[in-house]
Amino acid sequence: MADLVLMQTPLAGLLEVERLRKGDHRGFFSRFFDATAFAGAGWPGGVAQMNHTLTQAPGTIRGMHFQHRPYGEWKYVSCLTGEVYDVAVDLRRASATYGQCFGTVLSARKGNSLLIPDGFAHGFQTLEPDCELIYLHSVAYAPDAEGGLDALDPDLAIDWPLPVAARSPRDAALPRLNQQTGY
Ligand SMILES: Cc1cn([C@H]2C[C@H](O)[C@@H](COP(=O)(O)OP(=O)(O)O[C@H]3O[C@@H](C)C(=O)[C@@H](O)[C@H]3O)O2)c(=O)[nH]c1=O
Repeated sequence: MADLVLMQTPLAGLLEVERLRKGDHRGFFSRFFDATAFAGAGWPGGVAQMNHTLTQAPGTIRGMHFQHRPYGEWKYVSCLTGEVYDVAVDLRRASATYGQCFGTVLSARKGNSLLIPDGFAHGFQTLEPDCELIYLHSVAYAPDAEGGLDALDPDLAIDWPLPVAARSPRDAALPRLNQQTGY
């Protein structure tokens, strides 16, 4: 039986991953990252950084974030405590799905993740208090290459499940899709 099930989303290259659990009376075992399987899906090289966030209030939005080339990165995003609505936006101008979004609920209970290629912006909204996310990144954080999109851009029309409870000042000032350069 496979340990990880990679499922194609409507956006080419963007995958939802189900982390299968082998349970017994103690709890469960599950594989979290598989270099061979992910390389087959396009993940370049190893894991440069692994980051952990806590977001306290339900309705909080973080994102939409990406890194400009040549620091473009793949991300593997998982929610290990709580539940979030996780969204990726296709920024690849040559893509048939440029400007389109895909969103799914990531949760500790579902044991799923989003595998996000270079060329996508990423963000999420917390659906419960005290959500903890783990990110694996293919490229190290490059502050000068930080890019972002307004998560409330009407052109994106992301269907956030809850009223917006909080955003960072930086996120609230991010440009709209039609103001982006690159990709
Ligand atoms: C992303 C990042 C931030 N920081 C610093 C910058 C700042 O002082 C503090 C908080 O940063 P931010 O507000 O950007 O954190 P946050 O909004 O949680 O950023 C994250 O958002 C989600 C949606 C993603 O997709 C992630 O890749 C990442 O960009 O941490 C690092 O030191 N290393 C990092 O890799």
